[in-house]
Amino acid sequence: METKMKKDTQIVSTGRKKEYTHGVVNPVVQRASTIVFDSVAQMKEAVKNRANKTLFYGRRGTTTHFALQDAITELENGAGCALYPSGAAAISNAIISFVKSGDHILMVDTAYEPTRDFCRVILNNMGVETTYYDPLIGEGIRDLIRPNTRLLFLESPGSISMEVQDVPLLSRIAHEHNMVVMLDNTYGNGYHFKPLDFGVDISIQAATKYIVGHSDVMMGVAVANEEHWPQLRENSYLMGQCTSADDAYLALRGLRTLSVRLQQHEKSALKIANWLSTHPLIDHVRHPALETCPGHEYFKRDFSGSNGLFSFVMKAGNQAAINALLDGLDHFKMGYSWGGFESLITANMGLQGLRSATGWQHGPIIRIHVGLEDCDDLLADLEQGLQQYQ
Ligand SMILES: Cc1ncc(COP(=O)(O)O)c(CNNC(=O)CNC(=O)c2ccccc2[N+](=O)[O-])c1O
Repeated sequence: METKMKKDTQIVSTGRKKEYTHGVVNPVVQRASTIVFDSVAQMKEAVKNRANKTLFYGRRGTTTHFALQDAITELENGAGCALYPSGAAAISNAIISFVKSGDHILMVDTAYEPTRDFCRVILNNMGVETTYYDPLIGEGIRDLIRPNTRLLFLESPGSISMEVQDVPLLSRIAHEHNMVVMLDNTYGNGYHFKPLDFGVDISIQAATKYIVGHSDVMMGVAVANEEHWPQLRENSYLMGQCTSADDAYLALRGLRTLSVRLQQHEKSALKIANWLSTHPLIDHVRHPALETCPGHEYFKRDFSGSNGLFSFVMKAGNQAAINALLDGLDHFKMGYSWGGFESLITANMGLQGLRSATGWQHGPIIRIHVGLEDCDDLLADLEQGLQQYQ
């Protein structure tokens, strides 16, 4: 009897059915719009099974996509995985797959900024109302639920300010009110956090980040449980969502080294986070594994590890000081992303403009992604950069 394999064996073994690999290690890159059939009977069979990993038409995917879908579904312990051209597309299409005009949704206040923009513009124009909630609201979420509240959206840890949420509690309360629960799991990436194991119905990731791991593919994934998979799959298909076979291949290739990359990211980030915690210019560090991060207790309870992303809050400072810090760094580059092999840094004078339910009572916040460079080089880079922070 086959014993349940451990996570590292799973990410090496998953998505490698012979029908995908044709006898080699990796799946073939099967690029297609048109699939051709030898008989009417064969075409009818394909139509019947078009939603079940059968070659039918490019938009439904090819064996390269099927291999990635199998892998991410297994990684997230779900029933099925939908693929999208970006993380933002995964978020927007997952939400649109489950709401209609007149509905109300609850969105975590620490959501990724373009998620907030999607709610403000697209959902609002569709007649779907959004209420933002404190990521650490707990039982208080009950007070925000209305008869037409259809969906609860979480992002844990939250973008930039890194609050970790009590996912099982919020999911349980949402299900008491027949709501769909979705979570942006780009940080937990299915390896260190499996939202469906904690009551979430749909786990969404910007595969652009850690799954791909090399800053060279844009992709989103959404994994649903049995109950919600058919609706997510069919509505995302109706929205025309698909990705290239080449990108699917690169994402699956990235997945194979996810564990070893995460180990290096985590080790260096923890060393740097602990060093920053003692720096005289810094008020506190928001690394989920540190007690100074809001929701740290939920990280300890629910996550199996951390990665290279965290933030730290300065005691004081202005834009000139931030510019001097960021412009003076050699290894931490400025860029809108994270999860690749490179170190990155972004800064916000404050988060007032990005928070409507919680505000921001601190000074400037710096978010870094600690890459795979030598940690001593990264520490030295930050030390000399912080010396410019006047
Ligand atoms: C948690 C989370 N969830 C979804 C996405 C979107 O993924 P995508 O980039 O593949 O669409 C992301 C993308 N991450 N990007 C960043 O963190 C840096 N960029 C931004 O924060 C940002 C802010 C304002 C406007 C635009 C951007 N941007 O990413 O382009 C994410 O962090």
